Amino acid sequence: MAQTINNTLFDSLRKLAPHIKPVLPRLILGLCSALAASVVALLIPQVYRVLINTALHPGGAKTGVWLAAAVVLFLGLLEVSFVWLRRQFVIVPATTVETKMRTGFYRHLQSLAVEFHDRWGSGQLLSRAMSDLNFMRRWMAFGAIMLVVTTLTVTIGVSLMFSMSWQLGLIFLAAAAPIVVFGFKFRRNYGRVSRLSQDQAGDLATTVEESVHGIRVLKAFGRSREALDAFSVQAQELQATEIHKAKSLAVFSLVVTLLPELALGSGLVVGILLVANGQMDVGTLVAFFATAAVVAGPVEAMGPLMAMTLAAKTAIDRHFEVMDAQDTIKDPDDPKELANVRGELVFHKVHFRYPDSLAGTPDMLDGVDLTLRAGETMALVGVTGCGKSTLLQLVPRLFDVTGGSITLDGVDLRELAVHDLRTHVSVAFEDTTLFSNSVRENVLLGAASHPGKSDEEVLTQALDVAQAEFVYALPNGVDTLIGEEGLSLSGGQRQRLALARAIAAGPTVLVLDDPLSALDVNTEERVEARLRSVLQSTTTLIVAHRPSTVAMADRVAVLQEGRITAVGTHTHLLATHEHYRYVLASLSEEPKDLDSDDDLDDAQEVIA
Ligand SMILES: Nc1ncnc2c1ncn2[C@@H]1O[C@H](COP(=O)(O)OP(=O)(O)OP(=O)(O)O)[C@@H](O)[C@H]1O
Repeated sequence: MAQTINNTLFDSLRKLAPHIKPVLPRLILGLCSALAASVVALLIPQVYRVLINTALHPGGAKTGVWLAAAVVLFLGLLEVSFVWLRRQFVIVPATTVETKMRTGFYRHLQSLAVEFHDRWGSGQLLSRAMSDLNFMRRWMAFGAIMLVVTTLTVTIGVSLMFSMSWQLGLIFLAAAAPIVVFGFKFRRNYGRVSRLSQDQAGDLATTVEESVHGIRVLKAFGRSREALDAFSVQAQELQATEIHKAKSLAVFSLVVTLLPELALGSGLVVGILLVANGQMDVGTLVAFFATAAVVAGPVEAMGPLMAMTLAAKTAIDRHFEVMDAQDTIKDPDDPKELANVRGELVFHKVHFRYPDSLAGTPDMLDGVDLTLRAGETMALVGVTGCGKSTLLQLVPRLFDVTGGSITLDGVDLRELAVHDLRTHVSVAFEDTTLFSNSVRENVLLGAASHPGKSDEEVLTQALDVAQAEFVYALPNGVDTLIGEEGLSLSGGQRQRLALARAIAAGPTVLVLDDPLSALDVNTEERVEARLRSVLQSTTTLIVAHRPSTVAMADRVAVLQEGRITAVGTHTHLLATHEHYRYVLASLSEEPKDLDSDDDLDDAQEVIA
């Protein structure tokens, strides 16, 4: 998700300021320590000057030499102490800011709507959460402080050099003018390349993440070679950008190193002439060049420090691009509360279109009217791609309607606090996601406290309804680690755990997106039998791809071209609705023994 950022370094720092403010005193102490170390380093040449002009002069006192050595030793120790102090002052604040910003970033990601996550590559978010903030911390603890110290050291050093000899000082300063001009050019170019490289690194991370996630598909289709080729191209593009970046830094470093050296070379000639003409003493000449040597270090460090600052600016910009993204699913200013929620769910002329829908195309949902009575189980059927999952996602407000409204017990979903709504509504999707946690933690993920029931009872009941007793046979039972870093489960096992998770949440409204698609016929029947008892008190909207799922429902709604074109019992719709017959006949399931349910017998007839 490369973006062009035209703001200045100052704009970026202003955004960072509130995060730095609490730790500013310690950072300033760190800065003062670093500055003190530099000032001490600049004092050492002055000791040489005095030493050469007094003790080393013919007839000078020998004790002066020892005294000078002791002072130099003392100043050296002082410098080292200040460097150590700088580190002590900045380590904790810099890591504190990093941790707080990273936590804030994660919190913000959690709150952002699904629409945002649909648009952003996971690698881009990962690199912003990890490497960008890591880089920013290093810059804060070292780069920023050293840039200020370096600038001040050079300023103080050059002033001292001028005070010793304005002629030599001028020569040294003459070298600075091209550096400033070159520095501006470098800043523009390096800032752009640095942004490109950080974005490319994010894209590369997305590719790694996707191919690791989809490793089975790549292997099964024998596409590992192609995936590697595509990855290599991306990696080479990043390499080219990195080389470009390093070359431009190398040229800048060459200029900032070479020009002062040239100035010093010419200065030496002029200095010797000045001494020969008696316009300068030897001690001052030595002190001048010793000061120049101290100043040369910071001057040479300017290039890398500037590069680090520009890369940090990019990292800050990238961080705030995400942090500035507005959450489109918001709590109302004055949320309503549902005291005794019954679970009547009504869709009033609901319209919905995805943000990236092409202009001129009709809405995905084009005026859906549907009423689910409290405690009713409604199956939703329609041809593939007609928008069933889309409709379901509107209930827990993963997306908001773009027209019309959905009400729960007469209250618009947007008038409820999002958290409250999601405690009333629970979901299980066909594509199940389990986390790298124990079975217990996965199932109890959304479980609020159930009056009169312990977590253990809720867990046992949910696993029982979802027919997920297989977990008791896992190595550590319900405490077995599953998910990406744990035990691999079959598709059907994963679906049953996802279903158990939805049931354990004890919702008033249960939204199930074809939650049994991966189950074998016998298991599905058992799950359905248990579900029927649970669903009695829960309003359920269930996408059905199999006649047996339809059989669980009290009524069936047909979604056709963005609208609900019929609602009724399975038998009634079979008799009256041509599109329903067409959809049901195209459902994938083989007929099976559907117990004593008449509706299911009807379904069998249709399939047969
Ligand atoms: N996040 C999204 N952004 C943009 N378009 C989407 C998004 N999700 C789904 N769509 C599009 O919306 C349409 C309806 O998708 P949806 O998943 O709701 O259909 P469905 O009826 O549930 O299909 P199926 O029965 O195959 O599961 C599809 O054309 C799909 O490409």
